[in-house]
Amino acid sequence: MVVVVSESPEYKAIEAWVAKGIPHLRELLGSPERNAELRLEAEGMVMDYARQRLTPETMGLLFALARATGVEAKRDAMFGGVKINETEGRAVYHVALRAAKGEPMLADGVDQEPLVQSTLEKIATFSEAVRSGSWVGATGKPLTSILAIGIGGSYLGPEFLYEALKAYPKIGKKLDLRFLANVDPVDFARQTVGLDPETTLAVVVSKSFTTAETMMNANVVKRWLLEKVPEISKHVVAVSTQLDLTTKFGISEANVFPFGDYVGGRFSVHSPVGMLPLALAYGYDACAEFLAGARSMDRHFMTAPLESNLPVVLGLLGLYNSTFLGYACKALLPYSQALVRFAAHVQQLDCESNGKSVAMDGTPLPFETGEIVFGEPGTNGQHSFYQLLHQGRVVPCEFVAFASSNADVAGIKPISNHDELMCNFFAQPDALACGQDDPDPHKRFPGNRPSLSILVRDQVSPFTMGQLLALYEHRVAVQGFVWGINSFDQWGVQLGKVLAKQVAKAIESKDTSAFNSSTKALLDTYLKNKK
Ligand SMILES: O=P(O)(O)OC[C@H]1O[C@H](O)[C@H](O)[C@@H](O)[C@@H]1O
Repeated sequence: MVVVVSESPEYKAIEAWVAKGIPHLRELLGSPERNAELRLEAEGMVMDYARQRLTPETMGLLFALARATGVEAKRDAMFGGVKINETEGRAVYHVALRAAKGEPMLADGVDQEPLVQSTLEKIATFSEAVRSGSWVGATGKPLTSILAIGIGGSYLGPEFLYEALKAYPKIGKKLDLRFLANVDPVDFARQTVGLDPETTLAVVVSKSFTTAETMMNANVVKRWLLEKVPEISKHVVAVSTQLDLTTKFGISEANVFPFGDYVGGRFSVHSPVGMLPLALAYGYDACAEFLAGARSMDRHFMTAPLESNLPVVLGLLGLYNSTFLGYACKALLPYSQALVRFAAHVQQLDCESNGKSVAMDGTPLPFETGEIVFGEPGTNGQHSFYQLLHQGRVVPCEFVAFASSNADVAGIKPISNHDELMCNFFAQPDALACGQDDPDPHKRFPGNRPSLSILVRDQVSPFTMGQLLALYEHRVAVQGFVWGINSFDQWGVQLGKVLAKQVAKAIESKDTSAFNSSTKALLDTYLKNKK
């Protein structure tokens, strides 16, 4: 198998195809046969990629590249619990979190299913006790507010889910859930506004239980609680893989929700990291549905042929745009306010996974990997950065929408509010692709701007969210498999953390002499001015 994918004949064949020149999208879209071939229906969703700058022939070349780089074998190894995260010597086994009850999930020869299921049962029981009021705080009051403390993968996925399901009509009682992520003391001040320690449950979410921001915030919250309650055992629980550290913090094992260290932070939303806050806020049924949605997408990813495999096609399209067409960015544009934190979650998932520059064996890569991800729900984004998308830089766009709304409003116009939203979902991709000529160059739309559209037949629900997040997780993996990188480590976040510790020592000692003159001048200004 090739080490550096760009040396393979399959890669060179795609380069050669691109070099021949690609017709304008306006022209490509003129072929109904081509358009029909570039539409995929599976898992209750339609993915239309007719507005990508390619033809079915190009797709054939991309599938050949996927096969040559062993995508199927690598996927099977991931699902088999093999240690494919070679630089950290770990399995990549978040799929075990949503496997069916009773299905053996072996990693390192050990079945992970019992731990996954017993933790889910623990979440169900505990969340029900809190929600029903039978679990009371140290002063005898039921706990009505949840403060989830965590950052990165221990924050973005759970927050995405909480926001996504806020208007889901099938959820009865909703508890107040807040997220404290930033070490900025202003975040603590903002998140605790109106909270009463006597009725607050803090959930400390940290896989490693060493993350500086989370530990600092957990200690600040502990102190804040103890100002009003005599002891914290009923007010602080943890989600972590590090039982020794949670015990050291003062949380008994009974109040810890564990998971295996084969679950990477950015892939942990289906673990207790996401499930405990979700169950507390909305009830355990939402978790069960969410996991079933992910399981359904997992099965599709495992069994569908590459040509009709949603994560594979989505991954290959992103890779084509970035590696072969040279587009550095991608915009995620959900036409759904519920998905307000979708781009933020996928940004971490994607950028932390695939922002690498060496192959699995350390060989430097002669091409860029990863895509710069940003986005905003439509139609809000249209009034913000779409000017650039239409007439400025070319950014491949991914539009996501739902056939039904959680809360439609009818009767204001002949069409409903959801219809009005959807008009934009259908119009924008054609405006980008086809453009429009005009004698005034300022009013000219060049078009030829690629996008794809995902239309979910259903509405935003725990199930469809489970599918969607699993789709994007697998898409990231597929891209990494083809690029030949390790999508599952994140060494790039270490250096900044080490330097910050050196700065902390300088602030404590007020000695800034060890830094270069630029940093020293800034630090001295800080020390002189801070109040
Ligand atoms: O869950 P934790 O161990 O606290 O980690 C929280 C986050 O910290 C690190 O900076 C990693 O880059 C993230 O991938 C991780 O999700």
